[in-house]
Amino acid sequence: MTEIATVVAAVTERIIERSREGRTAYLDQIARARDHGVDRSRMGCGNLAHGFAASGEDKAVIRAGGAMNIGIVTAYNDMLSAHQPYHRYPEQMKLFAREVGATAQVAGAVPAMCDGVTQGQAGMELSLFSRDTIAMSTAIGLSHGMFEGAALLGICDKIVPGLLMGALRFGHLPTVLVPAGPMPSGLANKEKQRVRQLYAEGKVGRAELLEAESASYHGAGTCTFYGTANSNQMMMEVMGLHVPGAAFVNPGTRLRTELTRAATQRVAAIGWDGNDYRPLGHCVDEKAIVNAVVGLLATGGSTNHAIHIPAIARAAGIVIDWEDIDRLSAVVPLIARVYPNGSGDVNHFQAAGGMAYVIRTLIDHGLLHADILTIAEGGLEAYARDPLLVDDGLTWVDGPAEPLDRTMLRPVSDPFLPDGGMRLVQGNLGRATMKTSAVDPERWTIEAPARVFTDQDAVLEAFKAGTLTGDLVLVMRFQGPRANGMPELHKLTTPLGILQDRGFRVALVTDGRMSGASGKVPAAIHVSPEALAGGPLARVQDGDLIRVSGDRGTLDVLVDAETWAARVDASPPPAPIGTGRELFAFMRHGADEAERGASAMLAAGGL
Ligand SMILES: O=C(O)[C@H](O)[C@@H](O)[C@H](O)[C@H](O)COP(=O)(O)O
Ligand code: SF4
Repeated sequence: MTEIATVVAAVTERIIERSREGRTAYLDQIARARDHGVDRSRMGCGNLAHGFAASGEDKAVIRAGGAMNIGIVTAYNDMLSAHQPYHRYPEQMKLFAREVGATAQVAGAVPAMCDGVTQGQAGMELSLFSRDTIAMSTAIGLSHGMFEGAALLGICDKIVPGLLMGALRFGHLPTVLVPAGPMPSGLANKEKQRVRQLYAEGKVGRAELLEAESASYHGAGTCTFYGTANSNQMMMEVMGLHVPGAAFVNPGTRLRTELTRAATQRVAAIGWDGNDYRPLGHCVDEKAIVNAVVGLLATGGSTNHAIHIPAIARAAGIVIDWEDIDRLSAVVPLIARVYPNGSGDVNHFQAAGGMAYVIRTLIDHGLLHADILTIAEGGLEAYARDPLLVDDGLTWVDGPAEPLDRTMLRPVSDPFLPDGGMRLVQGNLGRATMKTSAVDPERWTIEAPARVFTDQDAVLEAFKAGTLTGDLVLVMRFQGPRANGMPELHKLTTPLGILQDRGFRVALVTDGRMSGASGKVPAAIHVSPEALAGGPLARVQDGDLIRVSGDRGTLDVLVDAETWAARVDASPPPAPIGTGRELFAFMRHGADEAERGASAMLAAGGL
């Protein structure tokens, strides 16, 4: 076993050991749910009649029992370009289910927030907690007990984590994630960012900016940068929860339709009444969770998963922490450069070899657990293959043995960077996540005076007024889950990027989050404990010298001990109200730390 594979095995073992009690309890619970839980065979006639009353041509089959009824949980809405294609999926999937003697019904819908629409707006303060709302909504749908399998329609940031967290509480059900794919490439992301910087400097007007944005986000499908949504798609491949190669095929194509058919019919083939039962709770085990982290590190995925993966893991009785991620990051090389970590987008990534190539090279070097229980036959090896249209449907062929574009993809033996670049940085300011893969190594360590803010708009105003300039560490505090719901602070990327381009040494330190699409500026994010929970960020003052170091893994304020001891916490801003934020106060009050998933739902549920 190679040295790097030894580390992956050791981290996996450490997680298995730490999770033993919780995982055993979880597996017992889903076994009980299978044997004694609510499902069609144990429901009363009245319950059943209500369940199939409006099922039309499927009524006789559902009423008779004996064939799988698939519960579809859909996150369709027109706000997310990525989810708009789901509009017709349930009708298609009912047809596909009938083709194999099964049935499908929409068990329920879940809310889905577009972080792009809410970025920089008040709605972003609901974003993180929309994940748990989605988990609870998924449970509401599946709680009808009418189903022997589930199909989850969701792609974007909080939606896949939320769907999985909810469905894992019904882990006795075989379950598939059904994606819809990325929109075709429009205006290049780097050009979009260039126009944004010109606008921020007053060099172009709103008309030009809107034109650029509209040319970038121009149609149905997932946005083409490698943010949290596309990191989700990568994770579902390395966890084996899609049909192989479903992640990055564009919507509205015949191949996409055939992949949806294959997903629907695969669920029907892995139920408990057959001889190949593959329940979700067995698929999502410690090895699958480690695969998700390895895939994230190897492809330079979204920092939001430093919060979501621990939350998903907890829903399956598994405990993973930032130390695990840091240890894996030290040995998992960066083998993909997709915007913001490079120039190309996910369509270019797919054309360069995509997930089939990534999984091939990672398995070959012992960095992925190939022996996980996947929804497809053949374990993870099946996911090093690409779907191909043939006359009577689909087949799968081996992915490329070498990258087809070495500016986008590299083998593990010749990576872009020797490590995955998502580091734990810690010191007298707390513990934080720092993504170095998108940052010039020259800027992995920044030491500069603090400029302290609690509001994004105030930062943008100071930048516009020319008073935010020079070498600086921007401290954005009271942005944690308990303060205001831990919004993404992606709007800060533009002014900080401009200061950096002007040659200043800048960094961001915050108890908030960044977008998966944030890059280039060094940032220590998710600082825990957060300022509102007594974290040291509350005591930082303008002018304090702060050192953030991805090289050394440190996060410190350089103030003498006596001065620091005399400091008192700054007063927090008032509790957020308006745009529905007051409805989420109970989630803010109960949220636990980012490292454990920042979830009031999991904390209150004793998970
Ligand atoms: O984590 C993410 O990937 C982001 O939340 C992403 O989903 C969000 O939509 C970005 O804000 C889009 O980027 P722009 O805001 O730059 O368009
Ligand atoms: S990737 Fe982000 S911006 Fe694009 S549709 Fe999904 S949530 Fe919205």
